[in-house]
Amino acid sequence: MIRFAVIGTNWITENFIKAARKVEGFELTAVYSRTKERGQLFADQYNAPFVYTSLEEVATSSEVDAVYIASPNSHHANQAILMMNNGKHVLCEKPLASNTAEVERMITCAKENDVLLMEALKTTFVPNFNEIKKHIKKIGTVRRYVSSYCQYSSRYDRYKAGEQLNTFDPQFSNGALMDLGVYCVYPLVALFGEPKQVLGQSYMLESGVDGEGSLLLKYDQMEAVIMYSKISNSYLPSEIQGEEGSILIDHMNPPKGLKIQYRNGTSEQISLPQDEHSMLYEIEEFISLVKNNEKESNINTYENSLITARILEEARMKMNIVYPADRANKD
Ligand SMILES: NC(=O)C1=CN([C@@H]2O[C@H](COP(=O)(O)OP(=O)(O)OC[C@H]3O[C@@H](n4cnc5c(N)ncnc54)[C@H](OP(=O)(O)O)[C@@H]3O)[C@@H](O)[C@H]2O)C=CC1
Ligand SMILES: O=C1CO[C@H](CO)[C@@H](O)[C@@H]1O
Repeated sequence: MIRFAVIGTNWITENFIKAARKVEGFELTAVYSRTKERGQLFADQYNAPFVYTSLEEVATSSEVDAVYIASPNSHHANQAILMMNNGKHVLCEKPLASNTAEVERMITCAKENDVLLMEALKTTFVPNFNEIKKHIKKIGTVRRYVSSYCQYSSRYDRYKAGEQLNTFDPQFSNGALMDLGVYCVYPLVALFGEPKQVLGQSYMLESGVDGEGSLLLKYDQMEAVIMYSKISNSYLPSEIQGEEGSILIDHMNPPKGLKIQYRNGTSEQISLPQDEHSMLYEIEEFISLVKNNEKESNINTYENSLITARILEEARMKMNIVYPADRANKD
């Protein structure tokens, strides 16, 4: 069994545990929370025997092999590095960190400590992403990747009513690009690698994060158009346009319905049924890597995480979205 601790007690950690319980080899042994009461409540709910309120305790615990990190983005790097320096494998939520320098430090740390580090960006692990890769040659030379993830945040009304919420706070390296745009960027990188140029613009909220934005990325023979928002919904599918046809993708998180629309007028459904607990696939990958003593995923590779971090950072710098974590790197 791989004995997990979880950091963060929000709904995404609950989803993680529900999905992980379907994966052979998963065991929840510890919950970390900043407060004992919250940690205990969470641990009781999910039958975790240990509750820690100190990160050092998690890192040095002999009861823990691996840590799932679902804390605010600005905490990912320091928490992951502390865990890895103490020999723990780390599955870390997206985006892997606040910026490229932090991602580089995390990768170096994983290599130095001979542990596994993997970004929990689930789109690239689900069966339907494999179907995209399998069928993409059918659409001929790809000319455009159009990807959209626009979802009116369940917390936006509270923000507008004056509440200070982590999800709209730059102190935590948050905002629409980091939160949702990354679901469009990472698959682009997994499919097409690093772009030659990144342009972007966004609408900034008063709190100092982007509420929505768009990126335009240039490749040698194609371009990518990416739209993301936490302040409006979009009902448009995403699409990969080729000279012979297009792959239509219903959602980026995760893709469920896929169709090829050919230029000659015919079409083909290519989607597969997927488990409703869509985090299951990334957890299967992580546990299988740990069991096989492998230190890097060949799906969410270090290179993919690094390129994604470079794109997010370059776009942010062009849009003047600067986090405290960026300034800290320059001190
Ligand atoms: N894969 C997916 O589908 C999703 C991924 N995410 C990712 O998960 C991560 C967490 O997101 P989200 O839950 O919205 O984040 P929150 O800001 O709600 O924080 C998550 C947890 O971190 C702890 N926390 C909250 N504030 C602080 C703070 N100031 N300092 C330290 N710890 C804090 C809390 O746990 P406690 O009080 O117990 O310490 C909380 O439950 C992000 O990286 C996000 O991108 C989020 C949603 C979905
Ligand atoms: O990763 C994510 C996907 O879904 C959430 C909302 O539904 C986001 O807020 C989150 O950060």
